[in-house]
Amino acid sequence: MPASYVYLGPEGTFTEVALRTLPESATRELVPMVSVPAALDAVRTGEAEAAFVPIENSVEGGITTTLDELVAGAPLMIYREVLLSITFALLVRPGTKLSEIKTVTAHPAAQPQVRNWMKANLPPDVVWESAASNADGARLVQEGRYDAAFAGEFAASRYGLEALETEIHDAENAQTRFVLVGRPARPAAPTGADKTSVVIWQRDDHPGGLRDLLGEFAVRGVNLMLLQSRPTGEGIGNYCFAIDAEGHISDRRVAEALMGLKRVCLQVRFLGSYPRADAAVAEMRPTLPGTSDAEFVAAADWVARCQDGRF
Ligand SMILES: O=C(O)C(=O)Cc1ccccc1
Repeated sequence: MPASYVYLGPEGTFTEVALRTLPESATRELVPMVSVPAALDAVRTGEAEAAFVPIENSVEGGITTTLDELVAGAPLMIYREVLLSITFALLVRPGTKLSEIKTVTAHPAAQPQVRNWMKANLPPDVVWESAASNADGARLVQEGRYDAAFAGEFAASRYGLEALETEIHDAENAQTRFVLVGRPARPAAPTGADKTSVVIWQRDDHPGGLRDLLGEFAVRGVNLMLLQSRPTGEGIGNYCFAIDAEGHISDRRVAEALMGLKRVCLQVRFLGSYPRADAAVAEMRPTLPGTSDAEFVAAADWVARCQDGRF
C-alpha cells in the first residue's frame, strides 16, 4: 500500500484541490478525514505519513483549530505550504430557487468571505449553521439537512447538487493557505525563498515583553510574515504567539533569532522551515546591513580569535 496523505474531507473540499497541486500527492493514497484534529492525530499515531490542512486565510486570519492543534500535543512539523484563491458557489438540490433558501451551511471560515453576499442576496431570516468543511456542507444539503451550502463549484457534481450562483467572494483575491504536516524530521534543504514557523511562550509578563521577543527577529533583519496570538487556556491574559518568519533555520540570522528566543522564552516550539508558496515573487535577501550568513560567520570567527588572543 502506498504511504497516505490524509486531508480535511470529505471529497470535494478546497483542501483536496490544494493538496492535488503538490506533485508528491500523485504518488500517495489521499484519504479524507472528518476534521483537522482527526487528520493530525492520524499523523501522530503513524497511521498516515502526513496531513494536509487549512491554516490561514487572507480575510479572517488564522484557522484556529489548526493552530491550536499544532501548538499543543505531540510535536508536528510543517513541510510544505500551498496558497489557493477561493471563490464560493452556492450549491442547492436541483430545482431549489434562491427565494426558497431558509438554511445555509459551510465551514466557519467561509462565513466572513460570503457575509455581505448573503445579506444582499438571501432572505434576511436565513439561518446559518457551521459544517465540518465546505464539502461536508454540500453533503448535508444532498441529505436534505440544509437548503444550500457555500462550497467550491467543483463539489456540485460529487454531491448531486447544482450551483445556483458562482464566483461568490466578498473580498477580491481571497486566498487560503494550506500546510502539509508530518512528524518531526530534518527540514527540507533551503531553497532561497523559505519560511520558518515557531510558537513561543513568554517567560513572564512585563511592559514591552512582546516587543522584546519580536526584537530578536528585528535586530537580525528577519522579516515576520504572521503573528497570531492564541490563548493558552490558563486564564484570561495568558497567550502564546504563533510566528512565521522569512528564511530557513539554516540561515544564520534565522538560527540566531531562534537562539535568542530560546534563551529568553519559557518555551519555543519549532514548527518547521519550508519553501514559500509565493517563491516566484520572494527573494530572500538580508533586510539589514550586517545580517548576511557571511557576516554572522565572520563575526563568530572574530570572537573565537579574540578568545584565543589571535586578533
Ligand atoms: O477545504 C475546505 O473546503 C474547507 O472547508 C476549509 C476552508 C474553509 C474556507 C475557505 C477555504 C477552505
